[in-house]
Amino acid sequence: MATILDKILAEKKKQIEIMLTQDSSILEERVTRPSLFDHLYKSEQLQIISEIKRASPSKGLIAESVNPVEQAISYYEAGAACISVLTDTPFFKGSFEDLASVADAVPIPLLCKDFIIHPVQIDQAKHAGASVILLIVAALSKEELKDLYAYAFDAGLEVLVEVHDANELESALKVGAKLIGVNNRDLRTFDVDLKRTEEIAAIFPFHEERVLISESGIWKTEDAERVARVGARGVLVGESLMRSGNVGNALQALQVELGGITK
Ligand SMILES: O=P(O)(O)OC[C@@H](O)[C@@H](O)c1c[nH]c2ccccc12
Repeated sequence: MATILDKILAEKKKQIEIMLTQDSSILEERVTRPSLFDHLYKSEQLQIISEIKRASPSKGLIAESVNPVEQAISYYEAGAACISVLTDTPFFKGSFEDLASVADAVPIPLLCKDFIIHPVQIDQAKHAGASVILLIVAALSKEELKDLYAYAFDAGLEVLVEVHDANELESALKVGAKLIGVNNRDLRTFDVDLKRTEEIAAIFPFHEERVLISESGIWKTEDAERVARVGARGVLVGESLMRSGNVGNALQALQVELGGITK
């Protein structure tokens, strides 16, 4: 049976056909953003990548009519290390317009959160002002991962490589990924378990210059402490911040001290 990831990727292929007919070659001069890797690598507190997420296949509508610029400014003012903007429309109700408007509003690292399977999407992410892109190992062949990683690197972008298990971690390490995210949510079953971060942390090469980020299902201080304890330097948080009445308090509750063996 087709999983949600299969469905998303099938839809992506159709959109790429359209993207390829559009001209994104004229790049506007964008501000240079600080490096997400450097920021995470040198910080002593758990850093938050705060996501703008209107909806998702697992949760349905979360905050459909959110003003992405206002939300991004609240995240920035509350001390977020990076803003993640979902740009997938059919399943997450985001857009490249959301990304571009956030890019104009905040000076911190900006992650284009999408299912990237073709270089034209990387061009578009850069064009809209992103400084970081996501590559999901489960969505790509080894060859595609290598090529897209190199393409983004050459375009001057940072790459967050998302993994679910030991094999995928190996693929991420092989392409030279320095920012590695463990998705606590299984994209096939939607099952969320922070144990995934612990499992990957147990085999993560912390002594090399790499950063571990725990993604999804982070709601409270104890969650942040749990992943920080095993060596995560950052968390990627969407729904709990989108639903929070007070972004400042919600972010502060997650900014815990780092506890793990991180170097
Ligand atoms: O809303 P949450 O549970 O805090 O999750 C945020 C983020 O990790 C999640 O949106 C995500 C992680 N990897 C992805 C890949 C594609 C789409 C979405 C995602």
